[in-house]
Amino acid sequence: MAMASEACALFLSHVPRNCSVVPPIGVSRRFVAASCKMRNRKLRFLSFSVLKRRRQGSRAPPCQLQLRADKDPLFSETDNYVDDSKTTNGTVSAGEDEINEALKDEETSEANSSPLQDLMKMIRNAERNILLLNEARVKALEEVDKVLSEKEALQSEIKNLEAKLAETDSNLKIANQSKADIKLLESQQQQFESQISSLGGTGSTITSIDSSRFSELNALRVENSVLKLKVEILKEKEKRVEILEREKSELEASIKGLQARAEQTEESENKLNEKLQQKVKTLEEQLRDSDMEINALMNLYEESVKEFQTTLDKLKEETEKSDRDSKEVTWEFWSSLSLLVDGWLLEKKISVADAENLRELVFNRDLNLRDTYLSCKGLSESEIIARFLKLTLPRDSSGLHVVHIAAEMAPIAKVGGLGDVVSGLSKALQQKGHLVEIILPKYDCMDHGRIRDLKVLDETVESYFEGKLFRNKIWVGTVEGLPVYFIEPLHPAKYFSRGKFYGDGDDFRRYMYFSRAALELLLESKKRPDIIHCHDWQTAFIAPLYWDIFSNRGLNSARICFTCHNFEHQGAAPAHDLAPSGLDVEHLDRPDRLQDDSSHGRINVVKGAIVYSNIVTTVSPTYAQEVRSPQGGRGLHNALKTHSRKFFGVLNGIDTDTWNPSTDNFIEAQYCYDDLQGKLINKDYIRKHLGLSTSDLSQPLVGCITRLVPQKGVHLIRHALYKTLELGGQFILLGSSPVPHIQHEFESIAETFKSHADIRLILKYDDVFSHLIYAASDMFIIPSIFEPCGLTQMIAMRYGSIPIARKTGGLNDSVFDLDDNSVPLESRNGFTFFNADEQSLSGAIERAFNYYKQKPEVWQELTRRAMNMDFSWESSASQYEELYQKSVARARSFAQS
Ligand SMILES: Nc1ncnc2c1ncn2[C@@H]1O[C@H](COP(=O)(O)OP(=O)(O)O)[C@@H](O)[C@H]1O
Repeated sequence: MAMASEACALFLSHVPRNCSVVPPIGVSRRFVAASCKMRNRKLRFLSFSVLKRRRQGSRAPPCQLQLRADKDPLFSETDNYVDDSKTTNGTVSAGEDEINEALKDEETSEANSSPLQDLMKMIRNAERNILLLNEARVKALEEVDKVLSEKEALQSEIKNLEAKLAETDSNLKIANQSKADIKLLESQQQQFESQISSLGGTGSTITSIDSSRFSELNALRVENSVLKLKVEILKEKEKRVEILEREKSELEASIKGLQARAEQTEESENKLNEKLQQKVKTLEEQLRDSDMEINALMNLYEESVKEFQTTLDKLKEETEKSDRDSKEVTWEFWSSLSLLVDGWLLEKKISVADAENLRELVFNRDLNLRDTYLSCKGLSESEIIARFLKLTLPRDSSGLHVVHIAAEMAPIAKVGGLGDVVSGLSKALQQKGHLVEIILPKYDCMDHGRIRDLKVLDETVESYFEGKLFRNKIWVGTVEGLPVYFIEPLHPAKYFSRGKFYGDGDDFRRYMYFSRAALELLLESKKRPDIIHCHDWQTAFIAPLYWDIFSNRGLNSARICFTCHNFEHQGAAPAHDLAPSGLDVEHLDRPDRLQDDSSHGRINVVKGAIVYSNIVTTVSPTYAQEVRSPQGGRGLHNALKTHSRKFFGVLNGIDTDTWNPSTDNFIEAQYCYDDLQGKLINKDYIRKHLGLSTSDLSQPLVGCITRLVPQKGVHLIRHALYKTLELGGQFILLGSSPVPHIQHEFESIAETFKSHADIRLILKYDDVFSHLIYAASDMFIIPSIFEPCGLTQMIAMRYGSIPIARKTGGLNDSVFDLDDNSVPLESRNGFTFFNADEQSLSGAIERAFNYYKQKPEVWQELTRRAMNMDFSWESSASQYEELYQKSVARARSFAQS
């Protein structure tokens, strides 16, 4: 209990007033709240719901202190508040009661949180040690200061004395000189005196001394008295010399004493210094030790924080997954039931009528059916069927039954945008309440790991080809919650077991076979779809096959929708190549049917789909206009003009679940438009990962992900690479080419730059890596010569990578230039250029670089705007829904009349 209280005090001492907090690990919110009251502190807790909401957009560890400004609107909305108005009048004992109550909670949780409390205790001890060590260090330094100032005083005293000594020495010298003078004068005096006395001894004859001798004598006397005076003075001086000598010896003695003292002081100072150094050393060692201890503790703490974070992340992920699963389970569940019913029918375990009734229940997601199924656990198949059949009642449904027949589906069999569209549109339609199914070839090279509950049905389905019947294995499974049928032809050519999706010389035959087998499956399983939606030339055979053969055999409930994703590929072949499908070549090889408009004697299956379908779409409004010209339509412009009333351009969307930077598990750090920190982490990560220079995080990174085919403007892509280098940016290309000379050209560029600090070319298809490039790049190059829709610009924008795109096709419908004043500002999301030449591309790249480098705030705004653009399937799926419904309604009213 005491430990928790200390931990809380320590925690509170670190938290500024008026801040919002998450309590430290092992300390309950209630306890912190009570402690706040005790300390008259005003604290706010960051509620877990808010924490969770914030965590969705950031990677800040939720167990660290979360300090937020009070003005944060999220706080006022949901946070718990410790109201200090209640505590100001409250007594301490009232606060203690609350603490005791909180401590009871604490005690109960102590067993769970003791390692954390130990950790807190260890950190506290370490902090106390540091404090003590610092105090000792300060004291020691003060002592050293004192001794040093004493030493300075002594040294100045010694200096004074030495000056005095020098003065005395010079005085002594003068005195000694005076002494010598005295002695000389004394000897002169004696000399004079003896002269005088010798003169005085002859008195009787004095009178005889002439006046000149007297005056000489007088002069001598005067001189004598002067000398006496001088002697006196000198004697006086001698006395002074003696005094001085005494003084000198005294001074010398005191100097010696001082010197001895100084030596002593120096010695003791040295000793003290040594001691101090020793002490400092010990202190430093102790400090180092405690630093190490603290570091170890911090590491431990960080590790436990990380562990906690991981657990939390896992929990979050699991919660999200279970949320997703529960959503998916719904789809998964109904898809599985649908497959179960179809399996029973194909295995002839139920009648066609029963299958239709059951399908109706599945279609309407009948709760009775669900509950019956859930209660059937452990029952035999025949018992389950019996229970199901009890539920069969005819029902009405407003939803549509849509079957997509395609060559690709993301993520299991994707080569380009077609795969994305099939799954994205199907998911969106499913979510709108329609029954959506997909039929795909069973490729040996598809990503089987992403198919749930894949199983083969007991029965095979036969299909006609080249005058014979071939059996087909039918596999069923769910992909992203969608029911999918996979056709595996038991044909000796092993059509879909080639280790690749496309590129064998017999692609025309393979997909013709598949189109017919798909319709055989629908016929055999007695399905009655409202819409059969086929895509691109690979399944364009469906339209003539349906109306010329299958509608006469009973598969006649559907309207055919054909979407051309790219008019460059039209499935043109010599007319007789169509014969194996069972279609009447002669009947179809006519200008108003399948005959190719550019070369007679050849048929064109895309033209056939335009003629035979009820709805024809392409993937963007601009492309729908472009293909009405001879060049854009690659010779199909007339057919499109003839059938223009059923021809529409619907802009594709992207699967916003798959392409979502805030949930994407393939990227290094997740992020969202209002917190772009993660984007920088991804940038740094990819540069390290690819061995590019990481010295300047603000160096712009340009990405490009594409099939390297002429349509994509390969020469402009190459130019963009060199231009980026010239402008001081970095460039990453992910792409591969089915065209050998283009592949070779890019291989040699890749080789040239293989160790370059700013350029990297990855010449392969890599879905996972593509996510990282979208997330890491600042700009994205799409210089297509033509682009039916293009998905990469939409994905790039969703990840905050600004597109630099040529104004063509779908790019023209989705990228709007930042400098284009004719477009509302809120729609401007990139940089565009019109002419497909290097100069125009350079201009766009230069403008992008200028904004990036010189107007970072405009760039930030642009990034956020691009990330907020709605490229979801929602509106596109609604357009398809409307087209389907209108077509179905027309057919019904026609049938009734
Ligand atoms: N080398 C590659 N590795 C991974 N994904 C790629 C590669 N090349 C293209 N893609 C993906 O294929 C799709 C391309 O779609 P789109 O822009 O419509 O072009 P297209 O369908 O003409 O190839 C995008 O999802 C893009 O990320």
